[in-house]
Amino acid sequence: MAPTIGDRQFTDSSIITNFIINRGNGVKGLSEMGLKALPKPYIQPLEERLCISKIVPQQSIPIIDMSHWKNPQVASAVCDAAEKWGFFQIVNHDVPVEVLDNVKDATYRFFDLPADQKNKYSKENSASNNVRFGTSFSPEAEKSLEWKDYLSLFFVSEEEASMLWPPVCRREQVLDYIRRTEVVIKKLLQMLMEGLNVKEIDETKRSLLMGSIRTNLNYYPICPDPELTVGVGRHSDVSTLTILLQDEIGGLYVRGNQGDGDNWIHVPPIKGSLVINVGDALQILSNSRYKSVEHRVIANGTKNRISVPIFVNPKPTDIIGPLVEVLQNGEKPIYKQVLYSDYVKHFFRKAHDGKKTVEFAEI
Ligand SMILES: COc1cc(/C=C/C(=O)SCCNC(=O)CCNC(=O)[C@H](O)C(C)(C)COP(=O)(O)OP(=O)(O)OC[C@H]2O[C@@H](n3cnc4c(N)ncnc43)[C@H](O)[C@@H]2OP(=O)(O)O)ccc1O
Ligand SMILES: O=C(O)CCC(=O)C(=O)O
Ligand SMILES: [Fe+2]
Repeated sequence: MAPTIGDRQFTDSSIITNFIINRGNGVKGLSEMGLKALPKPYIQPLEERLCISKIVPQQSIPIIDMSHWKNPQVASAVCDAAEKWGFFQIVNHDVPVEVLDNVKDATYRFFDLPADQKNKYSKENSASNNVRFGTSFSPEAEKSLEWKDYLSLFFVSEEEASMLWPPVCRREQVLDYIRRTEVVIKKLLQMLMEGLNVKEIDETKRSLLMGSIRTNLNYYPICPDPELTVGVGRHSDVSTLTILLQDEIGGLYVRGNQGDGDNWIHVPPIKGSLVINVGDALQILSNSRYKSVEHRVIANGTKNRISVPIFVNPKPTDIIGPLVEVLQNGEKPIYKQVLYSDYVKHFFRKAHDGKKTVEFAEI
């Protein structure tokens, strides 16, 4: 029998929408009802589920030791990974484990709030567009929902964060994570720009590369039938770089670069590491030298999972296109000049659809 809320059965999607989206219970609220079956709106079409035969267990994305980051071999490993994989993990990056643990605690604290408290930050109720609690990715546009809740925090200033971000997620600890990570971001961007023959990151380039920061706190609750759904569907990020902190549960998969490319590689959790990936904005700026690669998250049947990506982006008002340094040897531009906020709006307006977003910027 289908699970119920009150005397209503959980079969019809308007009840789901009301309970999960409008009343702020999220998919966490659904999970905590102890459902025995996955509600229909979460059942993904077969082609969007991750079939075990497509997982390549013997492969791994590069793991780069940042302790001697000034060593040219580190820069070469970073540029190589950005070209070939679009994804890598870094260890010995100088962001203390306590800072990482604190932001994980802050994430749990927020998602442990009662629904009505979290719902104060929903799209309809939030005091600002810069703070948003939501579920799935783009529920209005999706045919099947994704098994994830999130809190999205667009960083404008420390003052605004102190005023608007939920106090319970310990603003100072989230801000500390951003501050400490920024140092690593700058090092990585410097290496990646040198690899493109960009000698100096001036103010214009700084804005294009790291003009805005968005942090998401992601919560993937226990799922009654993980094989039928997804935590996050196939997508590439629209950032320049994403820095992702994941917990010890696992479940993130990256599209591999072998054969026809229909193979997926698990990103194993490594205590203290950060996962780095190239986003669409850097793919566009580098005229496809660096690749934003599709990734997805599977749901888990026995454990709750959290992750905390920091999306490092151009400023919304920046125009992005291939950098002049990349084209100076006569290379043909693959992308036109686009307003970054138009690009992001295009991404959010539709369901996850793999690498299709970048077509918006293609010539
Ligand atoms: C949620 O699950 C996700 C998320 C992701 C994210 C991956 C990334 O790479 S995020 C990095 C995106 N870049 C930036 O945020 C920096 C630049 N920012 C901007 O350009 C603007 O701030 C803006 C994001 C375009 C919003 O501008 P604004 O003028 O406020 O526009 P709106 O009309 O309010 O919003 C447009 C459209 O987007 C939806 N939206 C806005 N913010 C979010 C958000 N944080 N999460 C989800 N959706 C958002 C908003 O609802 C509007 O849609 P409508 O349908 O209502 O028109 C990767 C994977 C995931 O699973
Ligand atoms: O949770 C994860 O491991 C990845 C999440 C993700 O891809 C995203 O938020 O863009
Ligand atoms: Fe992502």
